[in-house]
Amino acid sequence: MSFDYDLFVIGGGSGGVRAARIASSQHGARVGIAEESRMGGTCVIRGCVPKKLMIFASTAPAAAAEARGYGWAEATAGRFDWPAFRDKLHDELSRLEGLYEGGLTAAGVDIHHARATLVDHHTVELSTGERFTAKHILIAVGGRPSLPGIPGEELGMISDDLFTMETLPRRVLVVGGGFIACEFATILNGLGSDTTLCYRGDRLLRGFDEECRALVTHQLEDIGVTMRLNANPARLDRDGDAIRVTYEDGSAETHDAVMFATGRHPYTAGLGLENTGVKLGRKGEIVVDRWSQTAVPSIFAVGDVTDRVNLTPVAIREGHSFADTVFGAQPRCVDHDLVASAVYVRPHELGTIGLTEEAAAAQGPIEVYAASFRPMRSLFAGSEARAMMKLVVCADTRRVLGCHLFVPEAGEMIQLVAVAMGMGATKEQFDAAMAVHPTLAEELVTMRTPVRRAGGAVV
Ligand SMILES: Cc1cc2nc3c(=O)[nH]c(=O)nc-3n(C[C@H](O)[C@H](O)[C@H](O)COP(=O)(O)OP(=O)(O)OC[C@H]3O[C@@H](n4cnc5c(N)ncnc54)[C@H](O)[C@@H]3O)c2cc1C
Ligand SMILES: NC(=O)c1ccc[n+]([C@@H]2O[C@H](COP(=O)([O-])OP(=O)(O)OC[C@H]3O[C@@H](n4cnc5c(N)ncnc54)[C@H](O)[C@@H]3O)[C@@H](O)[C@H]2O)c1
Repeated sequence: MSFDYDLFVIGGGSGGVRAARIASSQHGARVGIAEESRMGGTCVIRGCVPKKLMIFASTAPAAAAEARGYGWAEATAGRFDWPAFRDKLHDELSRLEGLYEGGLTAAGVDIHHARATLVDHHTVELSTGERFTAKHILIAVGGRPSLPGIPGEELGMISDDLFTMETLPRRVLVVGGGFIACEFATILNGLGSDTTLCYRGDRLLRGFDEECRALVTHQLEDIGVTMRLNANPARLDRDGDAIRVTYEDGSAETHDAVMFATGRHPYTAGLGLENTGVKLGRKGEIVVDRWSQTAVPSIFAVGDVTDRVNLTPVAIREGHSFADTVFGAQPRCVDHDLVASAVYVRPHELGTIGLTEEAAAAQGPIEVYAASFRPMRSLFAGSEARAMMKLVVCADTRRVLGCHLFVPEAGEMIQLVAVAMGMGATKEQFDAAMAVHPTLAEELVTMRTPVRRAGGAVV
């Protein structure tokens, strides 16, 4: 049977673009890609990139405060011009979008600006009415924000909306306690909005190392975010130009804007999957094997739509591995076990890789090496903010099982720890590295005595 394409990719985000480019340019496949919105997907247009630029923008007042602590008596961040920043941000996103489109075109990929749905195991239909057949189809449609399902929730914003606001809200409520809630509360606070974060649990960032969760929760409070823990909105109502938020406990408050950061779900609705034998999991995610292959041999899926590890570099690696495996005769599958990530909060970031102390202790005997201190730089400037570095070590094999950093630029630091841990480094190999002095990172190779032992027989 002959097909229009060797590969048709649905979704021009992190995973889809990489797979299309590699399959075409490196393995000679005839590739088409459909994108219903803007090329680059969540990361480039509505996620990592604009978020990180807004994090940078939001650090100016803290940088000015630090400068005052170093003798720059008049230092001030001045007035923040949101429309000017926002317009510049969107120029940059358009530039990146153009680079993504250009990269695909240069790789020989046919770009279709349309929504695609599945007709059968080898056929897609575009919103333009065109149909294409392909030997293989890759679903890389990503995820969408989930709303809590409360009355009046349509009055609230999602993370996409933050990048296009007309004006900055004077008072804003962020709902949720995950990556997005923490990062956007940091941003809004830094840009000058009176920010409240409400979370239904008692500590933010469920699933992270418990000590780090406590530190992030306190830190957000310390930078001036009003924290409402064990609180959940029950309804939103319009109150003039503002929004009245009524909580489940009956209390109420008024904000100019409410942002929901209550998780994301795989974007599988309306994709025509019922026309195929592709299986979905409990959250609507596409079920794939370790080769990213669905229950239908000709259909593969990568990225957030598979709800494995929902991060850009993971989606990219999955897309690349798929292309190498199916079109390059170089079978590769992605190891999801040791993935580093960072939460971009202020003044310290959280960088993490491997097992939390709690998870490691549940598996066997461990030693915990940790240092908690006030970093020289911020301490001198008059800040009381504490940093923390933790290595979780297997007592038997001596391998470092987890590393959790709550320090400035932790995202940069955890990347390098990921190299060592990926090579199976032991605590003694960390110790053998000569320290770079004076740095924060030197703590990673100078923690000599465990602060506690846990797991196994000790517990
Ligand atoms: C606010 C925010 C901040 C984030 N920050 C980070 C971060 O700092 N670091 C990090 O690693 N990750 C971050 N992420 C997560 C990261 O963005 C995602 O993991 C990543 O983008 C997933 O890539 P993907 O290819 O699976 O999907 P996406 O990038 O979502 O791409 C899917 C694409 O498919 C298109 N599409 C969907 N359905 C169809 C269809 N039927 N036809 C045609 N096109 C379709 C969509 O328009 C979209 O462009 C963040 C996410 C958000 C929301
Ligand atoms: N720095 C980064 O790498 C980064 C940044 C942003 C997003 N991401 C990725 O995007 C994913 C999505 O982020 P997220 O923050 O939306 O999701 P999340 O799963 O991290 O957090 C969702 C939060 O919403 C809360 N919640 C869920 N349903 C609720 C309800 N009905 N009422 C009240 N609260 C509710 C949860 O308790 C949780 O705290 C992350 O898991 C991550 O993979 C990564």
